[in-house]
Amino acid sequence: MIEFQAVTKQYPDGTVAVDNLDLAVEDGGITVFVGPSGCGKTTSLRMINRMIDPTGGRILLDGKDIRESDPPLLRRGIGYVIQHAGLFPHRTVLDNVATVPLLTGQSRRAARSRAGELLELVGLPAKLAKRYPAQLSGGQQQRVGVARALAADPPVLLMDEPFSAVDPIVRDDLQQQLLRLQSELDKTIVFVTHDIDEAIKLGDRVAVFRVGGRLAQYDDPSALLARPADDFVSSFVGRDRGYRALGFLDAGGVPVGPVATVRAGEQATADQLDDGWAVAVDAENRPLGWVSAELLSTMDGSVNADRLVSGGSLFEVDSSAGTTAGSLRNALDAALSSPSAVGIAIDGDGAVVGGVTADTVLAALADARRAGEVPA
Ligand SMILES: Nc1ncnc2c1ncn2[C@@H]1O[C@H](COP(=O)(O)OP(=O)(O)OP(=O)(O)O)[C@@H](O)[C@H]1O
Repeated sequence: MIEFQAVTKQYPDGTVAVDNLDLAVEDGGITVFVGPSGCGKTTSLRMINRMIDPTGGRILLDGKDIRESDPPLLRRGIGYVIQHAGLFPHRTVLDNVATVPLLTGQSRRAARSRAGELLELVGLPAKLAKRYPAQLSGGQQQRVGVARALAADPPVLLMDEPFSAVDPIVRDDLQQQLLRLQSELDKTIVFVTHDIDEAIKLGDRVAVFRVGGRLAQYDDPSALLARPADDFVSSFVGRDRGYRALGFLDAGGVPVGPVATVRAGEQATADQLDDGWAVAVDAENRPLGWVSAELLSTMDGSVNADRLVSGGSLFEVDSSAGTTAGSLRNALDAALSSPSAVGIAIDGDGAVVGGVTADTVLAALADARRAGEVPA
């Protein structure tokens, strides 16, 4: 556990970057520091590995005041990832990652073999290991940065805006990968971002800072959306928070009803449609798009896979367990984005298992509220 106890940092020019911060970072989760520019997130993060020392209060790591630890030794147990990956430009990708195991006394061979494993772990193709950082994309460089930070197998990982410099699609990929890595490695991760959506997606706990280095709220993401502590947090959390909060509610209570399906390439008639619509599926029952009565009438009786109306988002249910894997937000979005107003539910193999309407999702939400499952 990392504990900030009344921690203050005043820079020599008088700027108070962090003001009397009390906060406990639990082991084995992702804790996100989020807030507007200049609110003291980076200063708070860097005080954990003593790149910056507080001017007041203390920080305990597993109960021990970090001022009693020698900074280089302390940092061996604390990985650090920054925005532009901070790689050594004149060393290959493999040698960048092997640096830390070498420093800790491993042989070159062992260090390189460990580096190879780590590159695989972060999803970097082996053929890139011999390249130099400048020969990689921004997203690939960030993966190397994560691999290097993990090289000494530190229990704690500090990440300062690691994904801010890459485009949204790559960022989404890196975020998913971090969640996957964390579920395998169970590190204690402190992650700094100014992006509230990133904070909500990644954080087990989210600390919202306000300018002046004060903590505005420290909560789990669903509580932050449902119960912002004040107007500042409410406006920082942003629009549509009621809808976004649905992302934290399990859609297990939503009844999945039948949906009409027709097979692509096969004959179909209007009476196979339900309310004028059917989902066209492939041989494995996976959805390809929608057929309307009007469209079918122009298709010579056979379902033409090239002429379907594209579908909306899909909503995954775990049919083996009989429960849903998605959230109420996934279910509602599937219904709202569907051309037929029926959201398609699929199983883990991507096969159609049924449909939901917005009304059934909202009725399930009302039931969950009555049952006290939704935070008031
Ligand atoms: N070395 C320094 N000397 C003086 N003031 C500093 C120094 N480093 C940071 N600051 C100031 O401390 C405050 C907090 O900075 P910090 O970098 O911790 O904020 P941040 O929330 O991480 O911001 P950003 O999201 O813009 O990176 C800011 O007002 C900043 O200008």
